[in-house]
Amino acid sequence: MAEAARKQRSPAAPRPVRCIVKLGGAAITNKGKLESIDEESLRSACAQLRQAMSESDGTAPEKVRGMDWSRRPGDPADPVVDAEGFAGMAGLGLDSNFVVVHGAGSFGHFQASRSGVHKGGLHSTLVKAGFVATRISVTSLNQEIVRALAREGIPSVGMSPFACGWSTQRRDLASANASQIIESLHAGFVPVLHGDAVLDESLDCTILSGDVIIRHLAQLLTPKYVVFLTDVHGVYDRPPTDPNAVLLKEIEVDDNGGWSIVKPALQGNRKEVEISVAAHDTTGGMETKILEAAAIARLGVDVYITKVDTEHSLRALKGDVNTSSDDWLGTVIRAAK
Ligand SMILES: Nc1ncnc2c1ncn2[C@@H]1O[C@H](COP(=O)(O)OP(=O)(O)OP(=O)(O)O)[C@@H](O)[C@H]1O
Ligand SMILES: C=C(C)CCOP(=O)(O)O
Repeated sequence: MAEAARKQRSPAAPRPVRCIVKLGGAAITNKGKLESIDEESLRSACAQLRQAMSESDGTAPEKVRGMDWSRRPGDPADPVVDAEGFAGMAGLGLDSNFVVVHGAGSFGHFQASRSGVHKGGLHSTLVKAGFVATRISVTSLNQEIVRALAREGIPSVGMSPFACGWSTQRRDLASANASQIIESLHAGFVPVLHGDAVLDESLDCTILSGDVIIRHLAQLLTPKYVVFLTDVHGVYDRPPTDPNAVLLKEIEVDDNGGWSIVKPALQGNRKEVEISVAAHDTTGGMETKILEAAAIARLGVDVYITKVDTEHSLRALKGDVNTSSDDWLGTVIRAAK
């Protein structure tokens, strides 16, 4: 009985989580090509995550011991399992107290928008089929991301919000027991969650964005910092496809959730940000990200939004961002002092 009750609630986190990171769908997939992973960006993000977690001082080269021991289609031989290498290690040499959440990019959004899963209505067979198709797509991406992290020697475990029983009320999380995430962290694993199709108390079903998951986990786990990796350097005053777009380097959020641009000072003290969202995007794109990032910053947790596979993404993952220096390219969103 006591055990059952313990499992129902979300237990307190055993040690502070260092970082919650979003691997944006725009960053790790090829946006214009259905179900296509940007292998180079994904490999770089995983290698940088390993570097950020590493406990070594960087003077000696580290031997990465891969944890993906499955045979891939086309592999000529059985996978190499470095059992002796692992047995001889005192520990992994990683401060793996990170949570990874990824978006969908060219996985999932297409299936969801074609069938209208984000708008609900499971009585429709099209929506029901779309729900299934969306989950097949995002869970297959999740497995590829878990594999890529495991190849870097990161002890990653995939966790799907739907399968964990998470549900929403008009797209915002209504029920989200995090006990499995917390216990996995406690056991030394890196949970890897993803935006998902879920049941919704008002709409029947909807799409839960990775950005919303990050806000919920930040409220629960109070990490030292949160990083969003995407395909642009950060938040701009207008869509970055506009050649006159200006990168907003620092945004401050007040106690009421209002926000102001601290750096750079825009002409005429402009405050508004113009955003464009791709037609097939079912979760609000950069607009959702800014809203969720502002909610996280209100908790006193700094948020860094930056471009994947750059020196800036590595610094963000290490938490090495100083708003007073100009050599870091990205957007910092933080609580007003
Ligand atoms: N004002 C803006 N500033 C920055 N990016 C913007 C702005 N307006 C539109 N965008 C677009 O937002 C996109 C990034 O948001 P998006 O939600 O697609 O990122 P993601 O989290 O990486 O992907 P996903 O939602 O699939 O996980 C960029 O490709 C950019 O072109
Ligand atoms: C199933 C889908 C489409 C998940 C969307 O998650 P996001 O890309 O983080 O907004």
